[in-house]
Amino acid sequence: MVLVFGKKKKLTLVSFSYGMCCGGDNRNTGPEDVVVKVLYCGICHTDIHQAKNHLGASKYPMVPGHEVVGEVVEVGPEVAKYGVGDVVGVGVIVGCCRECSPCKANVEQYCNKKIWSYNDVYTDGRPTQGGFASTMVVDQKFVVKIPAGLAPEQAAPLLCAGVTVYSPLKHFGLTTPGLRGGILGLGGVGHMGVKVAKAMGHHVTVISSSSKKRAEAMDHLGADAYLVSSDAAAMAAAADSLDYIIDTVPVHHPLEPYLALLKLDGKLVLLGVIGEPLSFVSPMVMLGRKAITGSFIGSIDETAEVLQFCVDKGLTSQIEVVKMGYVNEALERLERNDVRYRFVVDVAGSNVEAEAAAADAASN
Ligand SMILES: NC(=O)C1=CN([C@@H]2O[C@H](COP(=O)(O)OP(=O)(O)OC[C@H]3O[C@@H](n4cnc5c(N)ncnc54)[C@H](OP(=O)(O)O)[C@@H]3O)[C@@H](O)[C@H]2O)C=CC1
Ligand SMILES: O=C/C=C/c1ccc(O)c(O)c1
Ligand SMILES: [Zn+2]
Ligand SMILES: [Zn+2]
Repeated sequence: MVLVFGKKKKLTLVSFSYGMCCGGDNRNTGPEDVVVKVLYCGICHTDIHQAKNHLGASKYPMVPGHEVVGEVVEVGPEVAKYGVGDVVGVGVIVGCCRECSPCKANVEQYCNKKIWSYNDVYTDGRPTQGGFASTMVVDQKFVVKIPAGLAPEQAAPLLCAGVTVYSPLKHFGLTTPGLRGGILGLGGVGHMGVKVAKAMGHHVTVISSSSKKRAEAMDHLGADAYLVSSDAAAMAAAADSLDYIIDTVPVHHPLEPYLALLKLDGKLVLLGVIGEPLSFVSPMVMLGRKAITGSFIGSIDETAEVLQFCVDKGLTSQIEVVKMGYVNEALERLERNDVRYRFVVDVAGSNVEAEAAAADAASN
């Protein structure tokens, strides 16, 4: 059973028998492959970008989903790290060349030949399919073990959102306690940003488009300050105060109001996927030796690290667990900024046949 985006840009439930799914729809299990029965899959804003072809490269039909937690049901003969019954995670990348300099440096997410977990083509020429499906077949290199102490639905958002904030904080040397950080855009990635930065001992300011999330950001997520980006007086009062800003906004936005918040040598880390040029005037960066940079998910090693970091620090994601039949509504709610803070689909716990019929009836 898989969920596909068709031409209508709505998810349609497509039924396959289990055998078809493993033997026909998925590739046959190779020597280094792990067959994963999907338990949970988070919904990332990238799934909207991909489903709606915001970047102009979407191919349909598409099976989205890249925050996948599942149970190993079969392994190829050369798989030593995983065994049947293990709970594992799969994220955004399922292949890389293993030879280039990023691959050799274990930052395979920056490999130019990386293979995305969906909307891509695998080495066998078949389309890759993500986690909105009953099973996935994944090379063991791109599988991580979910550590004890982490519930599988809780782990799902860490496989993209969690590692996406953890990786740049580590890479840019932003792990020192006492740093002052800004999280711009309090969604799936942003709320993990608040939690991870707080756990590193930072003073965290949420910068949001409205005051709607103020109370929960301060009281539940543990943010230290909250700025509404349209409040010019509050933004001016916060000028030159932040060491970094993690920018998760998924749409075009001006950079200058946020560059102004950075201290000397402050860093603006762009994470949002925006297919239009962003602009700023050069003195905004020159006069404070500020840096505008970007970061893409994290490596497999960092994914394992952030999972353990969350266990060690007692961090959880804030999620709304939904069934498969709710997935179109969940995508619509995510797009209109109406989720606190990540939807996670209970794939294995969904009565997909019945929910497919109900979803079809509702959309007709
Ligand atoms: N670089 C990478 O490796 C990764 C990039 N991404 C990208 O990061 C971006 C954020 O992803 P994710 O956190 O899942 O998205 P969410 O939709 O969960 O969060 C985005 C947040 O941005 C703010 N926002 C401001 N304007 C808008 C708008 N017009 N529509 C929606 N949100 C708006 C909202 O916060 P508020 O209410 O506080 O203003 C919202 O909660 C996406 O572009 C995604 O593709 C995701 C994962 C990895
Ligand atoms: O959600 C994870 C993927 C992020 C992403 C980053 C950059 C890009 O061009 C994408 O298509 C996706
Ligand atoms: Zn994602
Ligand atoms: Zn490579």
